[in-house]
Amino acid sequence: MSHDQSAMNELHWLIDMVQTIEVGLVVLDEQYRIKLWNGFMENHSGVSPNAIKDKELFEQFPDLPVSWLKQKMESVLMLKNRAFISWEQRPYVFKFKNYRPITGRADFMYQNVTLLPLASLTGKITHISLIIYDVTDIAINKLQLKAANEQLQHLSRTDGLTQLPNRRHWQECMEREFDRFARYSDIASLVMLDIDNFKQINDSHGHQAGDKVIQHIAHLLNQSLRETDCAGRYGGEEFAIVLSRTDAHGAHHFTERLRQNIADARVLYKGKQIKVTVSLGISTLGPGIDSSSNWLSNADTALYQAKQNGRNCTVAHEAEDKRTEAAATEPRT
Ligand SMILES: Nc1nc2c(ncn2[C@@H]2O[C@H](COP(=O)(O)OP(=O)(O)OP(=O)(O)O)[C@@H](O)[C@H]2O)c(=O)[nH]1
Repeated sequence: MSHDQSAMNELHWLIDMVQTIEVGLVVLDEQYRIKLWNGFMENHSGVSPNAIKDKELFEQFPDLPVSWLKQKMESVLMLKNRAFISWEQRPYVFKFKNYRPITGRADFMYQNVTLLPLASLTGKITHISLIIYDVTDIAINKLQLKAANEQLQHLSRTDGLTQLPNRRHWQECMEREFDRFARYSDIASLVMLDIDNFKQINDSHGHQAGDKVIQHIAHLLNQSLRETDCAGRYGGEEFAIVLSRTDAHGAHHFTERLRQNIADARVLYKGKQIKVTVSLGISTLGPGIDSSSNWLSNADTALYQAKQNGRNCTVAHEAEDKRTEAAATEPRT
């Protein structure tokens, strides 16, 4: 075989490979006119190389991110450097349907794209090549893993019965709030809430009714929070709330409104109406409080005092130099 024939064969093979390879290949000139459009691009766009040759890319695909892509291509042409577009940066450049059986759930083909400067025989950069890789399988696996991790993280921080933050997560919020106080003197109040005579509710109506009561309180509590507040289920029938930027007066206003809402509502269970009340203890950050555990135990002491005072009331823990005062606010039932 002559040298010329051999070279012709190689060229033929190369053209064959370019046409059949499972990667998109596009060559554009400096005016973004399409000079090469391989089989992959034809199969996924439905446009044949003959139909698209010499046409301007952005006129043929008006959905392309014109200015963003032009900027990328201009820098490739000018700097004579390759550029890379990852699916994580932009899920796709060409919106192609996804036909893969395994990742059939993806609506479109995720793509990685390499932009390559092409030199003419004189060495001048005159064209640019786009290499499009179908990375749908990788992208979907990664996205599924990410979603599963987020779900796991959510589960590990959430109480299953109430969907409120669990004790550990709430405690992290509380400690962050205490740090803000220690560093910037940002005021905040901590509220401990406990359902009154809950054992009796369980004993008279059953454990499932008890669960429903807990969910009901969590719902009312959630409704009364501001976005910056953080409420969590602290234990069985006990809830804890951090009220950011809230002084003792504001915290008292919050607990009394919540307490009243709870006392006024009824929990419906199997045709019966269950009446529930709660007791609340408040501790507001101030000079006497030197640790988050101190803050928490002050609220706990106030809650204990509220129970002692007959339940269905709020008690605010007073500063060190004053005695813990039972600030009962409402007649008990
Ligand atoms: N249904 C239900 N009951 C729970 C749950 N967690 C704790 N309990 C019950 O809550 C009850 C709490 O009772 P106690 O600690 O005696 O308090 P209490 O009856 O609410 O009385 P006071 O707090 O003094 O008003 C216990 O019977 C626990 O079994 C839960 O998730 N669901």
